[in-house]
Amino acid sequence: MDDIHFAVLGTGGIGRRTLEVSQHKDGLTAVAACDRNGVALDHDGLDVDELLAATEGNIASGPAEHASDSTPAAPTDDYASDGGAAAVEGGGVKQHGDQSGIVASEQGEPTETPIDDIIAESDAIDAVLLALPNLEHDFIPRVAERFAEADYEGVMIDVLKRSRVIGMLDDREDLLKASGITFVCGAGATPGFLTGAAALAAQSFVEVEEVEIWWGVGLKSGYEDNRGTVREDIAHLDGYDIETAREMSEAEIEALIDEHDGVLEFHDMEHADDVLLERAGICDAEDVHVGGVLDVRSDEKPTTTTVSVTGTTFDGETGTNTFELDDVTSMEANVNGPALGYLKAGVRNNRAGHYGVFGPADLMPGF
Ligand SMILES: NC(=O)c1ccc[n+]([C@@H]2O[C@H](COP(=O)([O-])OP(=O)(O)OC[C@H]3O[C@@H](n4cnc5c(N)ncnc54)[C@H](O)[C@@H]3O)[C@@H](O)[C@H]2O)c1
Repeated sequence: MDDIHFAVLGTGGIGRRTLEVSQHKDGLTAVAACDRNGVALDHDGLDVDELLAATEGNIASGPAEHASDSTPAAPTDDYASDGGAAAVEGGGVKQHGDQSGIVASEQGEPTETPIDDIIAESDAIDAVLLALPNLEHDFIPRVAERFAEADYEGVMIDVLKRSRVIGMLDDREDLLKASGITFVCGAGATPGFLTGAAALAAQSFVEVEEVEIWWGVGLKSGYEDNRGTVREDIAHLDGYDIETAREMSEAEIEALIDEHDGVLEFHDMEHADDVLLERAGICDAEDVHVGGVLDVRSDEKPTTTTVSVTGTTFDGETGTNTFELDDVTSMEANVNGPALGYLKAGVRNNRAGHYGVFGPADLMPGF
């Protein structure tokens, strides 16, 4: 495949690693990146090492003051899209030095319209990876809409987690198709990698009864860089929801983590693996169960990540195919390797004229 020029929207815990992992993949050139305060653009290719060094421990992770006031206004607004301590100035996660995020890089320019700045250059961008927060669920669909309204022709891919967002993207499918966008949704680890694994594991069966996804993540050394993800996961705990998780202060999150001795266990999570497997015709969404264990005080996974698909074969046997990740593979490896792999699959489809919304299971053998 020809060289793919791609952009990363959001250079937090995930987006930074996307840039890093892309250097180990063939044919990928990062030409644009942004966070909430800045943008870096170079169509000949960004200096990824410099950008990573400048943003190490220095992510512009906090939202503009009062995220809850960030009413989705005009679709062109880059409104704050997650929760946590108000933190553009000085409160960014693990911020050292005067400037947080991309503007700390010599390639970064401050801007109030980072996403629009990238849209303005999108004619020369083959693929856009959205590593943006997702606590305001329509944020990513609305960003997709903005690219479509600017007649972007290319690939967009997100690593979002929540089931309900897939429908919001489907609602915009006509607009995306008309523009020539191939949108790959839910293409991180779960959903994403593990959804694809489930689709593959299902191929032995003619009828799938159940898909069980059970993940383990150890985040000690990556905790500071992944607070957005941890906050989003907290919304799945009993007694919490998206609103309460978004409003929590960093101190409240720390207290909650202390109460659980650093280990949070989740059951029946709203992860889009369910709708993505259903829309690929593999099983009913209600037969997909996602849970897992997150340990923010150890890098070792608290449990092994598995995907188990139970079904019946054409000749009447009932069995369970299980896909297992090695405990040494980190969350960042399992989100970004697959995300970039799906990005490449998206580009192949886009160049073949296949536009619209695709899930990870749609890019696997059919069922
Ligand atoms: N599917 C999976 O397996 C999986 C795993 C982990 C994380 N995720 C998802 O990845 C996403 C990113 O997580 P993270 O931990 O990197 O979050 P983060 O908070 O560390 O980073 C978010 C980045 O987005 C930027 N940003 C926020 N609002 C913006 C705006 N309006 N305009 C431009 N940039 C903006 C921030 O400055 C920051 O750089 C989340 O949606 C999370 O759910 C998915």
